[in-house]
Amino acid sequence: MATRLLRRKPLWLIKQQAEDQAPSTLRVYDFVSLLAVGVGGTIGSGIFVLAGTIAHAYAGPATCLSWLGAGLTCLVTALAYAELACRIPSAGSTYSFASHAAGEIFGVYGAFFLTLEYGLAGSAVARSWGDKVAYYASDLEVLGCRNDEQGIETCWINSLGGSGVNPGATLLCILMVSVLLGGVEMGRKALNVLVVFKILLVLFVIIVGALYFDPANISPFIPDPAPDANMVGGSHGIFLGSTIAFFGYIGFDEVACLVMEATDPHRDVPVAIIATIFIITVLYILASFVLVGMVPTASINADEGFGSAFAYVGADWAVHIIMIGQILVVLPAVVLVSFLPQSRLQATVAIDGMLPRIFAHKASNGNFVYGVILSGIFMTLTSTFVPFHNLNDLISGGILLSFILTNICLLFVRVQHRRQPMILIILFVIGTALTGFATVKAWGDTLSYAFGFATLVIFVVLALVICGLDIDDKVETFRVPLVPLIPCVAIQANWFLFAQLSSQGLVQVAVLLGAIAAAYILFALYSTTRGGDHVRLAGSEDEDVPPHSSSATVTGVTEIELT
Ligand SMILES: NC(=[NH2+])NCCC[C@H](N)C(=O)O
Repeated sequence: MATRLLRRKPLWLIKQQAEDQAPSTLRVYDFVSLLAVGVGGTIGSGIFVLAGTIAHAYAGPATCLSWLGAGLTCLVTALAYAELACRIPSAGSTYSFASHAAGEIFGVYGAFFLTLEYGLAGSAVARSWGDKVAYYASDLEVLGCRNDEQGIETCWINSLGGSGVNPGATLLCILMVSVLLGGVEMGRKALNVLVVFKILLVLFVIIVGALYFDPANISPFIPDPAPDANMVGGSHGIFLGSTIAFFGYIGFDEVACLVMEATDPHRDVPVAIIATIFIITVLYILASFVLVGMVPTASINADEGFGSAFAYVGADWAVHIIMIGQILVVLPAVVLVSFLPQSRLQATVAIDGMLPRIFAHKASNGNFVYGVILSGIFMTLTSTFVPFHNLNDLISGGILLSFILTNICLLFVRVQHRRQPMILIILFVIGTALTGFATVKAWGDTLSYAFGFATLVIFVVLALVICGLDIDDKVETFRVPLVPLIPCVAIQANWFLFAQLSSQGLVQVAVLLGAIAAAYILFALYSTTRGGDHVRLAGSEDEDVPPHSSSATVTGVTEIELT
């Protein structure tokens, strides 16, 4: 069993399966389309909702620093995605990186984390679309929705009879799944158009908001710690704000999933991933800065920051543009892009025999039809019935873990799977997790803070020593600079954001990790007893080419014979 948990999928097999899945006729994603996927899948409800939340309750005028912190953390992680997408090209992204670099069980974790990101986060956004439509319709008193005297809206669109059912979300999910069923080309073109409007909307908020900017609103820039019961304030508020802002950055790595459908993957995919995170960080920082300049932070609405800010300065016409823009463009585009890679991921996992084969069935228009339909049903039901406000930390936590896993994979690949450096890297990861939690839990106590920082420095130096001597730099495609420093910093930064999640979120993540391990072990036992688990390694796991003696076909791991 232990051998199975840690067996690694050879690179040649990943490459052959990926080629098989995406014949060159389906390579339609040029640089602009890849960028559209990155930007389109990332800018969503996050900036429009969370900028207000952070400004109101955590960082006040310094909200933009929270967005900067989360953006930098994602930027260092984006580099790892950029390199690994070229080295280990597959629609499976973290699933494939981890299956190759760390072992099968880690691949399974990667697949679950990605499903949180694509399926669950997408469903969450669909649900907030329903809420947004209901909120706007109640405000306008249209579509049978209204506000009562206390300003409480009643609307069938998001809460049929108060039961928490969200028919608005159902509608949007069905619509987006239908677009995806139309095929790769249709999905791509719909997205390109939506993304242009989306960027224009954020620019609109920034430019028009700047006209109402009053410097008095941003002084003092960093609020004192806990100035009142509603505000965390101080540097603590800024750092906590970064963990909240993280949700706004989820999605940039989806570009990595499309590497096999890109016209020039080695050039365009890394540039698109890095450009996405760069563009988004700049937009988020500017938008959140403008927001706090328009309104005194105490008057910013925690749920509808920009809408309330424009209403505050009397620009009601702008409120309508923002609401309509979010409803017609921003949120639908995110849902579309979130669902897009889910079927590709499932197909990759199915080819490895860990999901039914039906998920890998491809139609002539390039679609995994059954995969799109089945995951579409799952996501539609989830967004219709599951109240998401309790699950946001679970989603962010899972994705932070997948970012950590991706950085570990980069380090493992770069030390060429040599045992000793790998053990030291694992120690480093455990150490940085402890440092992250120690620093966060003892916030405000200078000694523990100094301790956290000192251990961080020691660990980075340690990592430099262990890996610095023999790093594989032979890659011809995009290479992360300053390895191992950059992935080490990324791991520490992601742990830091992770440690700041609510205790409820941390418990949910722990339960999820346990449940995945249990499910995987049961599956492994079942498939071994049924004899369906052929050994898939007929040569070195690191080899780039298939072993000569293998009679392997690449349609699925289970069809590969041990020679
Ligand atoms: N895989 C995804 N694209 N999921 C949705 C991401 C959410 C997005 N970052 C937002 O701010 O709303």
